[in-house]
Amino acid sequence: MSDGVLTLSGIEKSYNLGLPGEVRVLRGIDLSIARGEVVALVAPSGAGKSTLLHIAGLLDTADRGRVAIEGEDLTELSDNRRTAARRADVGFVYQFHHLLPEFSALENIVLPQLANGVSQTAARARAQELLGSVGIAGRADHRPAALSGGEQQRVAFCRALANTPKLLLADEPTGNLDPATSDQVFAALMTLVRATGLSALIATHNLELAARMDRQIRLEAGRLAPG
Ligand SMILES: Nc1ncnc2c1ncn2[C@@H]1O[C@H](COP(=O)(O)OP(=O)(O)OP(=O)(O)O)[C@@H](O)[C@H]1O
Repeated sequence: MSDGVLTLSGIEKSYNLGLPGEVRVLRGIDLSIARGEVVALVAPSGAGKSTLLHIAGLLDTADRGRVAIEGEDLTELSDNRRTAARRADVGFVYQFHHLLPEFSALENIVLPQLANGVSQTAARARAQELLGSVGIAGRADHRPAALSGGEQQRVAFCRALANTPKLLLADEPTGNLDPATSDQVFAALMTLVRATGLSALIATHNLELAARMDRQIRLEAGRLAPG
């Protein structure tokens, strides 16, 4: 395995494996993402990008192939150890924010840190700092319903980065926003990612956003090709 932050080798995944109607979604995926590299994953709908992100982020397992983060092979871990590795190493952002509605913006960023053993005081300080870095320090006490769509996604970015992951995985992180807001929110995400030196794999249909990342790859017919 190379020493990329994320290394996928020979990843294959089918649904209904061996049954009539088997869908071969991933047919041998090799990918290495270097430290600090931001990679755009461009794929037609249904091409398997969510499946790929879930396998890379240890939310799902491949039928074949290996997943390593910072050179550590995580393929054979037990479910408990995989969950622990995911919590420590990977931040996720989705198209919809998935913030907890009964908690404030700040609390949504504090909670994953408490689950990771961080003290309440340190977690609140980090959450406030993260909110400031995406330009919404003044929204800390608002619940998600009282935030705009763009603000909700900014909070979701902060939550994903709360536990200083090694890798950020994002599935259409601005896909739910109008073009102008999408542009601003993407810029906020890139500022945050660059400031932390994080590596990221970001799925998008938006070719303008893809062009602003370090490298583009296309997922087609279960295989990756340069963008
Ligand atoms: N649990 C499942 N069981 C059976 N088939 C599945 C399952 N999950 C996904 N699929 C199929 O695998 C293929 C890839 O799905 P996936 O969600 O990874 O695509 P995607 O590229 O993320 O699509 P979109 O951009 O529309 O979200 C699709 O044909 C889908 O129907």
